[in-house]
Amino acid sequence: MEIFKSMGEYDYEQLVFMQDEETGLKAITCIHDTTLGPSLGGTRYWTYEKEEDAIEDAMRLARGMTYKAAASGLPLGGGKTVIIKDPANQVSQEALFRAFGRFVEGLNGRYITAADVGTTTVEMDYIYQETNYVAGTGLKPGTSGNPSPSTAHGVYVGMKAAAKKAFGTDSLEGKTIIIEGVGKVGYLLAEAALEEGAKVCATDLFNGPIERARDLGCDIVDANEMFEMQADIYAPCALGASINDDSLEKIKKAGIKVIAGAANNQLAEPRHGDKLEEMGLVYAPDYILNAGGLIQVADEFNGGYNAARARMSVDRIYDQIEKVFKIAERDGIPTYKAADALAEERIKAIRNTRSIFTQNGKSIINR
Ligand SMILES: NC(=O)C1=CN([C@@H]2O[C@H](COP(=O)(O)OP(=O)(O)OC[C@H]3O[C@@H](n4cnc5c(N)ncnc54)[C@H](O)[C@@H]3O)[C@@H](O)[C@H]2O)C=CC1
Ligand SMILES: O=C(O)CCC(=O)C(=O)O
Repeated sequence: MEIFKSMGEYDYEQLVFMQDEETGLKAITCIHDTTLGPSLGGTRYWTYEKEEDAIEDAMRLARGMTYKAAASGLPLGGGKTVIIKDPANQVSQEALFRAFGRFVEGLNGRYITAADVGTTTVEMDYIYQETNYVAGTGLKPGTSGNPSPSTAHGVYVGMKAAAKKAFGTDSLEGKTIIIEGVGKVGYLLAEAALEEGAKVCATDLFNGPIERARDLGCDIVDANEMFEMQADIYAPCALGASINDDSLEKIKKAGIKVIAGAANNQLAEPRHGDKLEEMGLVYAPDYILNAGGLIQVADEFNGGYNAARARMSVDRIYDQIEKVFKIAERDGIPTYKAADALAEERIKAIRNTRSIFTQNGKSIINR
């Protein structure tokens, strides 16, 4: 991998490698763009086949966070961390995540961390022992706690907006929804959809989440067979790149009309977004739809978390999705490009104001 070439491709600011022999920590923080404010993005704790895969994941996720914060109107830039999980490492989670917290502190506010796949408020509390640059903890004064309920709620309301475009009504009643990944977000999304009278078919790699989903009332499907049934909506809520050359054909055969899920970076490559448009599917762009958690944790920096205020912002994801659809229609472009245009326009406007000198700049972290 040619690191600087990769960073240059989408103008990444900083890639930080952190290693600690004692705890076995191997972490990569990527800061994509801080035009709008300090970068914020969760920490993913996951196993990777190759180090390059982890670097690529951190970079793709960080760029997604820039666009998510920008399109959501937040004063934040985009960053993300990947901690490479070694199942053989016997060190305590506390030691591992506190070691990481010390590195986050060393970034001095250029990056604020939060939870992602494989991390929860428990790990955020370990990190909080070493740095204040963490959100969505259990302990920090003014914290908002677990962001997943806000993420799931945002995905749910955005899915309804997408359903309205595809089916003429935003009701999910009677619709069949495939939820891929019933972890922290997918489970809560399933709960909301079931409550509205949808039929939910859930899939996951692990027994624990599968059993919880079954108890909730979901039908369970094998991950390899999920597109062998007929369904109306596909909600990717696991890892990224699930919309790819292989899955597109199957999605078509399954009769799916709407794709609306929580996973970051759902499109394996941008051309898959073009293909969805050609196929006539309604695609709710991932980072517009799954911004609820970010909106929640960002609210902590407004003098402490206010749940009602945050919920009002998360509810606006319905309108945001409709806005993206309108831009796409107006400009004759796929929805993923319309979302990008929304985000890029704001970054460009604010980047211009950054040429004005101030001695000690103000930001969300020193309000
Ligand atoms: N938790 C949050 O607030 C936010 C999460 N996201 C994104 O949403 C997605 C889900 O996040 P969480 O629910 O927090 O993670 P999680 O780790 O709690 O759940 C993910 C679930 O997906 C399953 N999974 C992984 N690969 C799979 C596959 N190939 N097929 C089926 N299941 C698979 C895992 O076993 C796990 O149960 C991730 O892409 C994450 O980056 C995005 C915004 C915020
Ligand atoms: O929801 C979170 O934990 C923070 C934001 C984030 O990392 C994400 O939206 O992917």
